[in-house]
Amino acid sequence: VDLSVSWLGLAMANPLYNASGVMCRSVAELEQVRTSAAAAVITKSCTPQPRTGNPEPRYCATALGSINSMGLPNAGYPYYLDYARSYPYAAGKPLFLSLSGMTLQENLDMLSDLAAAQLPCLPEVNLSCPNLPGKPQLGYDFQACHEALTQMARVYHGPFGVKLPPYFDPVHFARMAAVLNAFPALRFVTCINSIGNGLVIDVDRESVVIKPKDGLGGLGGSYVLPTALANVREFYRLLPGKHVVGCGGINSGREAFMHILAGATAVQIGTCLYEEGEGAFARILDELRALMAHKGYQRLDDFRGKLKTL
Ligand SMILES: C=Cc1c(C(=O)O)[nH]c(=O)[nH]c1=O
Repeated sequence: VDLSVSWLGLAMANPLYNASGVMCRSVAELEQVRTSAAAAVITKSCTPQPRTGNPEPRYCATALGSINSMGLPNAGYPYYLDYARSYPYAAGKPLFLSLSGMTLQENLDMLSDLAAAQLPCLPEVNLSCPNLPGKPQLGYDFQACHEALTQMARVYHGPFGVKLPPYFDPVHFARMAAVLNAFPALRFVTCINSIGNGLVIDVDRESVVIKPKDGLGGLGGSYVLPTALANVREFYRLLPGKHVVGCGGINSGREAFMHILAGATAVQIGTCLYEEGEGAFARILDELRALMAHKGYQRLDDFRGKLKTL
């Protein structure tokens, strides 16, 4: 069984890497991912300046997934650019840089600086952080997205991608696809970011479980799997020539298989990685390999995007 993926001029030994935000804020964490069975690495979404983020508790896991309102804590763009400068690209694991400026100008500043650095890493621009009080998710404002992408494409001419929020309406899928298809340099979309502003309640304490936003936070894990799969499949259909990276609810080889069947080129692990640690990558790969062998698939292309309808 061959789990390899080749896309964007990159060669990955397998389709798995971390979701931005998990095990990727410090160099120590990034190195944990890079030296694991993961085939790529992505950094925590960054802003030009370091941020401490929201007050704790700001993450909580349940039997069904997770809720978080981290508030974009990160070491600042220069820190991750520095990591990207010394990253061992020759070892064959691509590096993605997640950018999440608080304003369009911040994204433009980081992108133009990254362009000037001429590094092999690829930007994933976050259009979907749900946890910045007072800031709506850019990904839900189609006009603003078009304007932002127009300006980003002016300052950054290389291949790039965007991290999308989940959409829940066919008209929204179509509207966002129309925006994204206007940008040839936009080579991939990562679906999905957490489902924004859920509320987890602890019955014993009769309380919310995270402090920010009176308990509202982005949902991840099993809670979001069907929504993640829908977004992967819809954008796989609607964005010809672009890649979809699947993210959301992958706990085993089965969910990784589902995401690839729905059309994902590669898949990111978030909540499961946070809860289990980097051993999750090898476990999920073993499970995916066994599932493929059982089904008689030699490589990912044998089933990628071949979800049957009734
Ligand atoms: C970049 C901020 C994000 C955060 C955060 O730092 O609160 N949490 C998410 O689930 N998704 C995000 O995109």
